[in-house]
Amino acid sequence: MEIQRIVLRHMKMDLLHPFTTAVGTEYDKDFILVEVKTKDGISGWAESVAAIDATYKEETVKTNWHMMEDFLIPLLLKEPISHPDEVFERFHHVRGNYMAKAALEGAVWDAYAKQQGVSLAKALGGTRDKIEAGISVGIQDSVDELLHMIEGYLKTGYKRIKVKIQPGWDLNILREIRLRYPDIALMADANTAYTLDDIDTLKAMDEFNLTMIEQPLGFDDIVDHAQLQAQIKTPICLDESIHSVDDVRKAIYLGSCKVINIKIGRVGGLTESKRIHDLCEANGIPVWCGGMLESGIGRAHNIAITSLSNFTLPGDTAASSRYWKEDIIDPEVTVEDGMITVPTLPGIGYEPNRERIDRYTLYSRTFHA
Ligand SMILES: O=C(O)CCC(=O)c1ccccc1C(=O)O
Ligand SMILES: [Mg+2]
Repeated sequence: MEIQRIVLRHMKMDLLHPFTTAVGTEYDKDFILVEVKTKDGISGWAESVAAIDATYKEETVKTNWHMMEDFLIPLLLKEPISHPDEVFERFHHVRGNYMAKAALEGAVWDAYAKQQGVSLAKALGGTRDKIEAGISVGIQDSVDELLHMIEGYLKTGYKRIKVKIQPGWDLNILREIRLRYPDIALMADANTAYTLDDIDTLKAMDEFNLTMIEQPLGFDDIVDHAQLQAQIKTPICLDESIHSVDDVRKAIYLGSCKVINIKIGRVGGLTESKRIHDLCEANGIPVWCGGMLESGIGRAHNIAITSLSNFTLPGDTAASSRYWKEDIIDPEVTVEDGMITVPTLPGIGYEPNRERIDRYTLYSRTFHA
């Protein structure tokens, strides 16, 4: 594949509802949209999950733009690519910056799948034609509001409910949810809000039969998590502290978790996501696909990777309408009976809507080979 040009767009879209976690509230979404144009006229698309600030991980929209512009795009444009797996290797000497790398690599994967005439899911080795949709519910002003939202999402058919927790918004809400819904698949995401000093609270969560607790401890920790996992029954799922297949190998060795959340952006792309998926499968560790409030383009990538066999737990991939008044793809992502149909058209399988993309673009820059 010969890349002729790469277009970066700094996008800004309003979220329908504010989203609050242990680290802050998001009202709108700034992100970088990547379009890779090949010599034979194909456009491959992806988005970076780096946010405007560094509250989730250290990468931001601006650091991504800098890394893409000054280092990653020149590497990508240097010589042709025969398979998207090569992109990870080509970026290898640039340390970290996984989200920036993943966005460029993802656009190459989409272009490659389109060139081959197959869906991205198929190009990745996916086997499912439908995936289970789960939903991540932010911290609310009151327990009543939270219960009301959960009721709505269950009516829509979502297969599992994830609630954001933090000290003071944890045992109380989990108890209320379980009183009302004793049997639903329920999990909690702490986004690093606890330490081992909170062991009593974390142990107390065992009574709620959660499918897992996500990232209770430090964003870069796998050692304390191993200590915690040895003392609680609830399976720990790692999100923030996993960036590579090597991180997963070490976490399995230490016993830091029983489940892995794969976010394509956090681990440097689809190729590394597949490697993590395979290692987890070989070790009996189920995986699921995390979300970063993506537009339809990132969402399409999440749907494609979730079609792989070891994505056995519902992820955070929800319908477009849960986030946006209008999405930037046609058709938008919909959930029916709690399921999302994996597209079979070539590439990501949804058509980017250029009119809407232009409307949400703050600025753009084109890089020529
Ligand atoms: O609906 C989604 O996209 C998932 C939302 C979510 O939980 C999340 C959103 C932004 C940053 C981190 C996380 C997380 O999984 O920790
Ligand atoms: Mg998380």
